[in-house]
Amino acid sequence: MTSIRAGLPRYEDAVSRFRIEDEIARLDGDPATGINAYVECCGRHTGQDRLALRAISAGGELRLFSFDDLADMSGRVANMLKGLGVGPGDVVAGMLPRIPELVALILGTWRIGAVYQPLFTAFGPKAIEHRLGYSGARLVVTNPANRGKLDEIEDSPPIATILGPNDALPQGDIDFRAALAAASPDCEPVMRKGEDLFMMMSTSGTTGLPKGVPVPLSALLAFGAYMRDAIGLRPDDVFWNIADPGWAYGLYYAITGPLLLGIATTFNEGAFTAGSTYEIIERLGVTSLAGSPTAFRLLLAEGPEAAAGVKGRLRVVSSAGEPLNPEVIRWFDTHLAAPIHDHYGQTENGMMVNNHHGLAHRVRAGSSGFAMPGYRMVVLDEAGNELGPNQPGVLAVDIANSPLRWFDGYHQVETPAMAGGYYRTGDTVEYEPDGSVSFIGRADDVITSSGYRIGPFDVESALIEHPAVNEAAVVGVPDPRRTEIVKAFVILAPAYQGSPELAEELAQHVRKRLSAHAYPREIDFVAELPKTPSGKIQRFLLRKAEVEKRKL
Ligand SMILES: CC(=O)SCCNC(=O)CCNC(=O)[C@H](O)C(C)(C)COP(=O)(O)OP(=O)(O)OC[C@H]1O[C@@H](n2cnc3c(N)ncnc32)[C@H](O)[C@@H]1OP(=O)(O)O
Repeated sequence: MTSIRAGLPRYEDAVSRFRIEDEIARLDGDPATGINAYVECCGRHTGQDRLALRAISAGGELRLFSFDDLADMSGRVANMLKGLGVGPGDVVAGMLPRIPELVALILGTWRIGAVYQPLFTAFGPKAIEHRLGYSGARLVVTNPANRGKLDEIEDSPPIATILGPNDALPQGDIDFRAALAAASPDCEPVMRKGEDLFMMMSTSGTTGLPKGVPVPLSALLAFGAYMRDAIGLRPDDVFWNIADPGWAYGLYYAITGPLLLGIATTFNEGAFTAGSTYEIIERLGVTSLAGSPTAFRLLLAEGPEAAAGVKGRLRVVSSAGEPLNPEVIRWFDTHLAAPIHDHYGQTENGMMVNNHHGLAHRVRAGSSGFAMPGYRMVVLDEAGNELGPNQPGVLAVDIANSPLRWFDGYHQVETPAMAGGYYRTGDTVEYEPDGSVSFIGRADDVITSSGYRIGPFDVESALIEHPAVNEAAVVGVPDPRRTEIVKAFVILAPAYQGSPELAEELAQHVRKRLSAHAYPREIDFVAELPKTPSGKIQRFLLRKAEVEKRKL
């Protein structure tokens, strides 16, 4: 039967360049000669005067950091952590913007064999409390802009704060900069095994709160493969992935991936705007850009004149998080002279199906690409049978035949998606006879907005915390800019009347409590919600009605 890699070079040819089996043997070997993520992403690239990070501050100042600089900074972080009693396997959380200290924190955490947990800076106390709760983090590192949110959570771990020149140290906090200045830069890395964790991510589901996604060190192989084969990263590239490292695509492929290959990455601390993006591409001479379709649609919305200055500069552009519209592909070709390729992945397992820049194959508009070498991807029907071309079903990883697969189930939560020898992604696709995948949609109620994955249950629970809300149902509705936006249907408590002011108040409540990116941009006040006889809200009916309404 045709498989989802028919269009790629033979698996053996594609992977021989980095000898997967040898690498896996190394990762599973003796802990004494095992693996350390700091060594892979920094230690082995030192002493060569190699650039590791171009960091543009919120004020526009560019600072350059070599791998030696990061080795020094991360050694100090590692010694600070050791001094606090943090050891191998312990979790250290970071809630920081895109600043150099973030990379030092991550590398320093890995250096002592500890596990890094990202907390997106837009999160409110509810989202933070849940994540710190299940990870059992031993320390959280943050800055004054985010520090206040930690006062609103119960049982916060100790806090280290990175102070600006005019900031006072909150009582009880560790002064991060002072601690680093006092610490030694020398720290012997703690070697681990491939199965040991080095990141604790989180992902949103339909029915419950976000779940922890443990990431073992063996995932480094898959991250490296994505950078080489899909992004097609070359030593002469100037690489910029604009995704925030508070999420998987940013942490895996804006920090870990390029550094793993010994190639510099780029941080822009400032908020995303089309103007600043063009300015940075020109200023740094960016040749390889990665981001989400929402960001690319915002570039397009600025018009061709804004793009003219950087036309022909970008060698390759990589897109992830949402399906890429053919219109964006055509526009990038015409106005930026840049090939933009759609890549598909998840927090669980990272990127898996790509239109690879680094492997020669045909790219069909509207396709998510081919299975990455190291993965056998299949399409399953509801009974778990593998389907052939042009038959819609759930995209899944064939576990036994995917040596780069690393996701083994959620943290302390049952993982039905792993049953029967497959990991089911929850995304509905079909594949063409040439083996390329066409994305159809989510098989469940998870919302994809601006490349973020948002769990409806999470938003509903934040809404019902408000005294005006008796019941809430949350769905994703189509949106030309953000793919989907969050829409809430709310049954009010008897004493309340629906009004635009109340809708705004509820939106702001979710923004502040849960996250600035996950709030409902539309709210309808309703008298009842569609339910099954057992009382379960039928979100699909609400979504279907919204889709129909928007077609009119
Ligand atoms: C395997 C994978 O992981 S795949 C991909 C993972 N997903 C991603 O990487 C996400 C990609 N998306 C993005 O990077 C952004 O959405 C962009 C750059 C495309 C567009 O950014 P923006 O439109 O500026 O805002 P964004 O969508 O991030 O945020 C939504 C809201 O949250 C706010 N927000 C975002 N970050 C923060 C923050 N750190 N603090 C406070 N508010 C914030 C924004 O101001 C915005 O508010 P608004 O609705 O009033 O405008």
